[in-house]
Amino acid sequence: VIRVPRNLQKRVDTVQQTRGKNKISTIKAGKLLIQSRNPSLNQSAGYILGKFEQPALCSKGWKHNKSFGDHFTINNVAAVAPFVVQRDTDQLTFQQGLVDALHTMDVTRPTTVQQECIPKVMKGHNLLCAAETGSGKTLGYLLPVVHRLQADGAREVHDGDANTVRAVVLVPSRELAEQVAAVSRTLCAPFGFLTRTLGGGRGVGHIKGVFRRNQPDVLVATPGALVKALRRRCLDLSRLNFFVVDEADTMFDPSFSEMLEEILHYADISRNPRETRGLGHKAQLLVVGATFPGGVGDVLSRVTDLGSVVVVRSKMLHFLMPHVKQTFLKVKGADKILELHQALKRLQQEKGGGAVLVFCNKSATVNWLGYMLEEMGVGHLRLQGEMPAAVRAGVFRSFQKGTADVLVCTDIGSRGLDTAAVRLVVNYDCPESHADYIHRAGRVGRAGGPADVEVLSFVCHPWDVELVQKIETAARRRSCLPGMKSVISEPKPEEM
Ligand SMILES: Nc1ncnc2c1ncn2[C@@H]1O[C@H](COP(=O)(O)OP(=O)(O)OP(=O)(O)O)[C@@H](O)[C@H]1O
Repeated sequence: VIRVPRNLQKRVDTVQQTRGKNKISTIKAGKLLIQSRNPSLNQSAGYILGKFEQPALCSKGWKHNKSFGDHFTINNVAAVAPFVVQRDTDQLTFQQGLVDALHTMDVTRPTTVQQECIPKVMKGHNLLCAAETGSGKTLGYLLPVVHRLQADGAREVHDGDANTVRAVVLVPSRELAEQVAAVSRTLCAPFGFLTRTLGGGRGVGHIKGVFRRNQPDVLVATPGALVKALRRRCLDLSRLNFFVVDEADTMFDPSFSEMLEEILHYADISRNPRETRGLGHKAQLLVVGATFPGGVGDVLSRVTDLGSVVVVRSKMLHFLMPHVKQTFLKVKGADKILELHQALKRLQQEKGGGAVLVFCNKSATVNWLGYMLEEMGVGHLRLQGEMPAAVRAGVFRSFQKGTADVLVCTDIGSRGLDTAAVRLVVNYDCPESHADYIHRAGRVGRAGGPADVEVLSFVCHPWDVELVQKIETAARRRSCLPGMKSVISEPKPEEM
């Protein structure tokens, strides 16, 4: 018989009881991260899944027809966006003119992305910035660009050569070009620098007109139009200071990447910060995006030394936004229009209205849905890539000005457009990829935008379900969306 001393036995009992208690207390009651129609599938915001634990998914049976009507919500568990700086940290130093311009834009404190990027650009590094949607990347590159142009002296490059510009920002759409140019004009105004846009679809006469008189200091262009301008020798990039590629995932996509490479070969990209200063200087390359496809490194390695590219990657890149409520609804195709109407009504009743973006996968759906909304008496605007340039021009601007509360669009409206007033994003058609979901959802929850915003996605087809399951798994695991983890480190630009 082995006797256990009474004291030791007591300690063993106490430890067992305490361990048992600890185990139970890891599941905290309170706010729910996942709220399901079936309460047994709810997940508390305080519950952390074990590494090898398989989450039970609300969307598990959604390929089956019986699941129509089912729904679940990923709740907003953070009050503010991860890129908002809460404490007063070291302020960035700019010329007074820039500080005043920022005040007119209600910008008083940099976001985390701006804090990281701006000093690196000012030091002359080539930069690859990968940060979540709405985190203020545009100011992150425009501020140091204008600061440097000012420091180098007004219009110095135009003295001898009529065709040169000092900074080029390349963006995938005309709407985005107008938007970036508007920010650039605000920043450039105190120094008298000129910003112009160069967009496609308007013929050679328009392109020549952009460069006829008063060369711009900052040119915001779409790739097709810029290639035409370069081939016709309307402008010369040999004395460029900055070459910015915004919305990198679209620009490095195979549909654009050949054009991009051709354009980059017209510019002389620096291989180290020293080359960006003085006579015969080379251009600094800034590549910016919220999602990054593979192949970025391939193209970059052909125009610069990858080792010279500093990588800024935000912590929450490719994660679901913790401050935005995201609901998924399994619904029959024929019922989507009714659900949309309900959602618009709810927004009006519960929050007093607000701007809404409705995303469709095809231009034809945008047109059809537009007619249906018209029949229902819902005022709206439409934006899709197959519209004639003249009809498309200004649609997004008038939505931003508040001409109509609802904009029905294709993914053309999902990349980069600043929709600060939008309170609800509806994925009328489920997006085709993770990247599309991130960009569409990223139209809400932006820096300086309203809190209490929402994304509503209609899930209709069996092939939509896989994407939803991956999004739900990522939310439950609090991990980034699968398949997007390593894309910006392949092949590796080294951090400096
Ligand atoms: N420091 C700041 N403080 C407050 N608001 C800011 C700040 N920086 C930018 N903003 C505002 O945040 C909004 C989003 O900025 P921006 O469009 O640059 O985001 P982004 O990171 O480029 O997003 P996307 O990936 O969708 O293109 C804009 O309305 C901008 O004016």
